[in-house]
Amino acid sequence: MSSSSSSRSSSASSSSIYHPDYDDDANDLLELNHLAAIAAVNEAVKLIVGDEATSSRQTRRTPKSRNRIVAHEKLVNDYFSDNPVYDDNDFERRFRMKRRLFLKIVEDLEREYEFFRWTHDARGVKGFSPLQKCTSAIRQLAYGTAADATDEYLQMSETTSRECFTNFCEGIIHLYMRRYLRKPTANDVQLLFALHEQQHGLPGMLGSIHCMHWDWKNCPVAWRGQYHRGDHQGPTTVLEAVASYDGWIWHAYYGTPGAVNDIVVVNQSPIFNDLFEGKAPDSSFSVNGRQYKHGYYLADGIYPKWTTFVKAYRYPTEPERIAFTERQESARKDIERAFAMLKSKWHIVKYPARAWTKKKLRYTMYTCIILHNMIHEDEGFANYPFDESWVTTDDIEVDISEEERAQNVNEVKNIKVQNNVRRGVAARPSLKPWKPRRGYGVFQGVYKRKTREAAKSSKRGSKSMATPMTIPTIDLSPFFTLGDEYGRKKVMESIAEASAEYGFFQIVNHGVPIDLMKQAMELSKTYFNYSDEMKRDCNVKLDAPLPVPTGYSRAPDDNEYLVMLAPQSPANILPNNPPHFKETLEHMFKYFVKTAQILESIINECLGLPPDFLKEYNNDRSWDFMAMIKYPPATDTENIGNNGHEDNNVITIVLQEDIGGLEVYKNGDWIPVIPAEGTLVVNVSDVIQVLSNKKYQSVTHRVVRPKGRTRHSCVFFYMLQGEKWVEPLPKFTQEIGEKAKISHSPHSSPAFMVRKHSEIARGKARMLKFYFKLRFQIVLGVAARPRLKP
Ligand SMILES: O=C(O)CCC(=O)C(=O)O
Ligand SMILES: [Fe+2]
Repeated sequence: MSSSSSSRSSSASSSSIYHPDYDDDANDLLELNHLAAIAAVNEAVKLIVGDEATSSRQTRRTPKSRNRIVAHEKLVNDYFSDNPVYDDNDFERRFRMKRRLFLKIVEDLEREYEFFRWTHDARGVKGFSPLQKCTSAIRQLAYGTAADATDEYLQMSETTSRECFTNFCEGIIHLYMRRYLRKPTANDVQLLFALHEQQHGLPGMLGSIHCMHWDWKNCPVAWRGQYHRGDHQGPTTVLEAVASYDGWIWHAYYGTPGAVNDIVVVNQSPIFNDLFEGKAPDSSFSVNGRQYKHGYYLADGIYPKWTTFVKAYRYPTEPERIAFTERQESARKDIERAFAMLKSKWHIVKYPARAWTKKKLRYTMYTCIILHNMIHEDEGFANYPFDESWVTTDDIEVDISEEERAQNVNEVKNIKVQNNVRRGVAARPSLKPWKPRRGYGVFQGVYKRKTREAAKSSKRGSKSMATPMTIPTIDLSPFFTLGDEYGRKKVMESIAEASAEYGFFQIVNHGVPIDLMKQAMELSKTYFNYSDEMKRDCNVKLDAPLPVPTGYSRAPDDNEYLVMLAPQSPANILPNNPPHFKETLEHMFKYFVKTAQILESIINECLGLPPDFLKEYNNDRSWDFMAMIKYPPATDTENIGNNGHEDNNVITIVLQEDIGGLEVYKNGDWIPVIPAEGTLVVNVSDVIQVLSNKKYQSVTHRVVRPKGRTRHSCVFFYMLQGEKWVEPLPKFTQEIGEKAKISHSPHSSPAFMVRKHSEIARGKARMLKFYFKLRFQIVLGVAARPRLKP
């Protein structure tokens, strides 16, 4: 078996394993010198006392006849076979993650590292399997046990277990740090702002910062002084971290000697380096009409008064300061909870560290944090889309002058601005009285309980108890990557959960080019700004055929629409100006159809319908339509752009402008759908709700018009041809002994835009004509099987 340093495959070894900010070469050098000195002294002592410890007699060991193959088979039989001895709950408890995630990690490590491949040794004997090696490492992290604790079970010696551990940590850091311990991207910043505004009522909040100490049992004697502080039993090392409400750890700076306080740590840490170098993503925000340049972290009293920290008032007396302090102090618990989660998952960082070197401690700590975030994402507690190809601040090289840098530093360390931010936030009218949100404060309970609850509730067929707080964003890239089965499975699970829970989700990496989306919005703005006279050229014709009048119209509420059917439709009335507008819209339309078809096939599989059932059933694309919409700004008395409604089609895809405005109704609250560049909003609509007998929901949503700004959106309605009858599929009714919850066709719902015109009666009559035929097929289950080949 090869050693850790030589085992990495060439692709893996070419890039640095460490994030530059976390590299600590100087310290390593010191450490090496230190160890070399110890070794030299030991050698000298041996020479002087004539110790025989180095003689061959003592180093030769009687080989133990361990049976690796039997151990591998037992491991597979216990956890990884089709019918394992231990169920999913046991697996999750002992491996700290779901089987699917563990298998993905094993697969990735095996692909990237020679060490994890299943090879033969020099004698031709088969070595340990990748599953054994990763299991050994995970057990050491999870239980904090000694390397030889699993010898009997895995038949693995202490030395090999250590090797597994080291290689596992290296692998995790190398493969996943870029994504799972990244600095927030521009997208993340907006999501964090929205999350914290919603959960804590604190605009501009990026997270909470704090330090955690990790006892170091085997700290070399020479270092004990600098690592030992009076309020701790023995030497410790410090982790400085930032976490958001959902427990995701956004920043981790580890390795400072325990004797120092948080101020020293923050001064050494690279947390604000990107801000100083002027390459951090824009995190400006406004509160009470005032604009601030940098988002902030909640911190406790010891932190310096910088713009980027917001602390509680020390002795608040005025009601608004009391209210703010209460809110700040309880919101700051986010980071304490994250530390608690980290320690309860990875006992290795809960118990005193036994490693001798700082490098090993660092590897361990960063591995635990990366795994923590991976598990968090895998289980749906945090949802921050990321694409490996995205440029992060680490990829950006800057060349700024000393003066510019000094100016940036001064901006961050500006006490006056810090006080203003705090005052501004404290003075917000919504801050009084303090009203905790549902679920707030029991987050940790929810965190722990959610998976079990979700498992139970899916058995009951009812809704999950946990109330997550934002519309999830789902990365569709696995559907554009050949062979990413794991990714696809995860996407499907997320879509299934979001469709059942909210009826809404957002998608990224959906295949619609971002530039095309931007261009469509820009041209649409230009078009709607034309004079009424110019726009009148494309006025809707009221005698238009189904499903909807095409062309330009202005509603009584002053909303303006430009509606089109599929590009080849003769009914389309599209403007010739601005140039390229028509072609851009036609392009968008085609892309939206493709995206909707991918989503439809995913939903088909999520619902467990026969392969291609929805594709065959909904095989007529002549009713699909797209609307470019302009909403005028809110007035003093009216800010509703589109009243609460459900869509009566199959799937709706919305591209909304960066100001947002779309809101989803859930449990008495309107949840804003936060826009982010490149993101599309998706909702499953009435047809899916009826077919699935409300397993997936067509949820009420509305558009709120912003004050002082016009809002534009582009909405694509993926339709069911109007003559098709829709009713709950037998799979969701008689086959499981449930009654149909909806008996009518969604096409008779008055909620939908197209219902405004006079075609309802005609459409209904046609629907009835086909009703008996299709209903007959559905009842017989004929329609539940694909009959036509594409
Ligand atoms: O404009 C939007 O963002 C959404 C509009 C909408 O929900 C609809 O037209 O059905
Ligand atoms: Fe809608």
